[in-house]
Amino acid sequence: MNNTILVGHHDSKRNEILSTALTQQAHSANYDMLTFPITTPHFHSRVLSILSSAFLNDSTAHEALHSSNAVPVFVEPLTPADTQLTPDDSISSIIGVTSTWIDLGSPDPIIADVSRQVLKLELAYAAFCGVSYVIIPGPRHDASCDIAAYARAILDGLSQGPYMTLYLWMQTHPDPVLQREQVGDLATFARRGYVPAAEQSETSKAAFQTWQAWDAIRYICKYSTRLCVALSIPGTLPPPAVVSRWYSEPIRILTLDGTTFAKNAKGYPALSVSHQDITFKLSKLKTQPWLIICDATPLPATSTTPGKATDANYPSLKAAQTMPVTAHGDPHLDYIRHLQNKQRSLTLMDQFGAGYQDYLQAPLQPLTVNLESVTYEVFEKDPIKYEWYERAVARALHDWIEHSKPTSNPDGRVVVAVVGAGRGPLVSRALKAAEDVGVDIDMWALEKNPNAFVLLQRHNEDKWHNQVSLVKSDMRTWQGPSTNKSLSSIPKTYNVDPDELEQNHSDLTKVNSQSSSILMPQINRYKIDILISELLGSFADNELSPECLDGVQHLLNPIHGISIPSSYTAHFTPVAAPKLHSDISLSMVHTNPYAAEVPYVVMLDQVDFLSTMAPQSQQDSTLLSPTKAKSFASLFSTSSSTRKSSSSATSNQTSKTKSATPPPATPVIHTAWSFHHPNHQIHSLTTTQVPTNAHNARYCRFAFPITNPGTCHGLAGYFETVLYPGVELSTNPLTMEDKSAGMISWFPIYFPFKSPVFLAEGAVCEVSMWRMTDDRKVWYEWCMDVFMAVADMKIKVGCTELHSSEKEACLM
Ligand SMILES: C[S@@+](CC[C@H](N)C(=O)[O-])C[C@H]1O[C@@H](n2cnc3c(N)ncnc32)[C@H](O)[C@@H]1O
Repeated sequence: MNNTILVGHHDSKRNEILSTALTQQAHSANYDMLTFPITTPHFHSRVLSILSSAFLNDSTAHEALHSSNAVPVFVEPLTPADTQLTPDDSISSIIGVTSTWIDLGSPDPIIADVSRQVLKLELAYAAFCGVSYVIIPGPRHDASCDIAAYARAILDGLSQGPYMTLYLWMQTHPDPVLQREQVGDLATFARRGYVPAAEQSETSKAAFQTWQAWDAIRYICKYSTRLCVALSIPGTLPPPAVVSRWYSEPIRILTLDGTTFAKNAKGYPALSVSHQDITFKLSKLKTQPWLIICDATPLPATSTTPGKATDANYPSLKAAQTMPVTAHGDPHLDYIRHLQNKQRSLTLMDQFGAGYQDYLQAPLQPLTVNLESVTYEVFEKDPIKYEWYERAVARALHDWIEHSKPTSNPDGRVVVAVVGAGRGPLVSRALKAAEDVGVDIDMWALEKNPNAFVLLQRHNEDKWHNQVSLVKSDMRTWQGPSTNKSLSSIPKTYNVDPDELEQNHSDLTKVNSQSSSILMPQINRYKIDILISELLGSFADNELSPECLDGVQHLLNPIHGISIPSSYTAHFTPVAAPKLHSDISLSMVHTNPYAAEVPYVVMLDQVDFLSTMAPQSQQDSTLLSPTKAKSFASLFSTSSSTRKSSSSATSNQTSKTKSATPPPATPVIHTAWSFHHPNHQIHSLTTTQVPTNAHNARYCRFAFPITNPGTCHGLAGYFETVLYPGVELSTNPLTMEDKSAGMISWFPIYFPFKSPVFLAEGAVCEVSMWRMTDDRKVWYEWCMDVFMAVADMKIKVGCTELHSSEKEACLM
């Protein structure tokens, strides 16, 4: 963890008076904050007596029974005896807690309405006092709970304090240990006529029950950024799929009940390895949640005399984050601090991506926009990409010799061109590969960015000993390498049988003369043997690599020419991404009306894969088994192979079994389409001769089985590329570890949905995706249909509209 984790103290029976002395007591005990009930037991008694007199009054009860709209019971505003809160210095160190005895989702309209009034009074008063953070107990976990009514009350609550953040206190899954009934719970007063018979819910549904409740509430609350989750980590952990789902949610507080701690050999409280893993995975989120220890150790009394509040003894929650931490003697707290110190250091990707998690960026358009030096500098930090390119060039040169291919330059050097050279890192790598393999190359570097071209010229003088022929041009209008020497000299070939030499030479002269015939008399043009480019975007072709390479392909030796990369593929899968959805729909659409219909480059962090195949070892009998999901998926005509690379997925799982937490399920990620270079469908044509770009349009439709309920906010996209056979790069989670572990150059791409789509357990969603072009520009379109199998019939149960990024298309 990068920052000191903020730890709070919660005592559900707290009955001290709220004062600066109490908050100082918490700080002296090394806590950063403490929770405090907004109202007192006096208020609870008052509400109970209002309620019982209402229930004793037959006519009121009768009226309520026959009209759910009635407001028969009125809770009078708070009195001084009803609350301890006062707007003083202690307020900035507390998190308010609303009454745990109310039942906002009660099936009994009187109980629900009284609860709603209680919540409203408490939030309004807390907001008045300046409380910034309030925890509200989540809905009850029984089938009778009216989630819509609960959510409506929370929506009302949000309007009580515009600067207040509300944390719904949710359990990861229904946990009987944590669902303790208290004396005076309003739920127990619900009249029998309103309470339906208890339903036995399937365990598979139960595992996601609390998440589904949260999902419904935040939907009604319109994904408000002031509505977050305080997640209670239970003693018995839920299945990994449930943990993974919660990870994608706005968890700002983690609560650990005293009962969740076990005792170690020396009798000190400790967490199981699985609990440690989950706690610290969650605490590595970009917005680090606070951790609250509940009902564990009482606050130790302090000898410090309360004095005037200063920044030092009453730091704000923000200031506390940067303050040094010292052990104090509260065993639970000391244990948490000890764990924190033990945390392993950040990976390179963690360091590189720090601050970028879930940050939506417009994809680069290097074809139409000239990149800044700092952008190239970021690319060049990649420890893998350039290494792999060097390897690919070395192998290509090696094979050139092995296969005795003639060189396009008559002086015998293999002609190598980097097109789109940027600041030149691939040029340096190509020169290095040639030196290592021992092959003479005729090195060309082309770049259309005039600013980057200045650096290329400088590097040529300083680093490359003027060995490189530089060209400032768009690759699509380049006429190719040239010399003012005659092309008739016999080219140098390696490993060649003298008998073949004659034939090779006549082939090459033919090839070169085709292009030289149209040129100025003194300039002789010749072909490129190895064409190197790096024009790939997060979805492979989204920075128009196919269009650019089509435009330069006519310069490639048509017989032996090699393109590095030789091919690339785009991949996608549906994801839950509530943060991205709220960022786009609540803020970005205000500055860009098309914001909900454009793809974004984003380091996906708080997202969850919705279509997964659970590894056999972790299959929970409570969840729909993959076999079942697969056989159901076979009902759908478009479903094809469910996974790109089973071998890599398996190796992924093996590497993770060492962890105490079971590995996450493997996502189903389909290959949308591919591009190959050189493209033999378009024969040696220059751009002006290519009549249309239609050959670069693509379409696909894939089925994704849904094993657990979820809400889909969009599609996550990745790419893979074969630079040269055996040398591959990948951002696809299924293959990246095997193909290019540690590569940091590309974040995934995200195709948003304007409106979230609920996917029921056992559904299959079919996604259609298009790469569109009108010969001037390229854009993407995407949509989703959701189906359920009912009596062996495929019934459509949901869909998205067709999304199109045409308005923000990439210009060719
Ligand atoms: C992603 S950058 C890669 C730069 C460099 N090769 C590297 O790997 O660090 C792509 C480069 O290609 C250049 N580029 C894109 N389209 C081009 C075109 N049609 N003609 C020439 N250069 C182009 C851009 O200006 C940019 O410098």
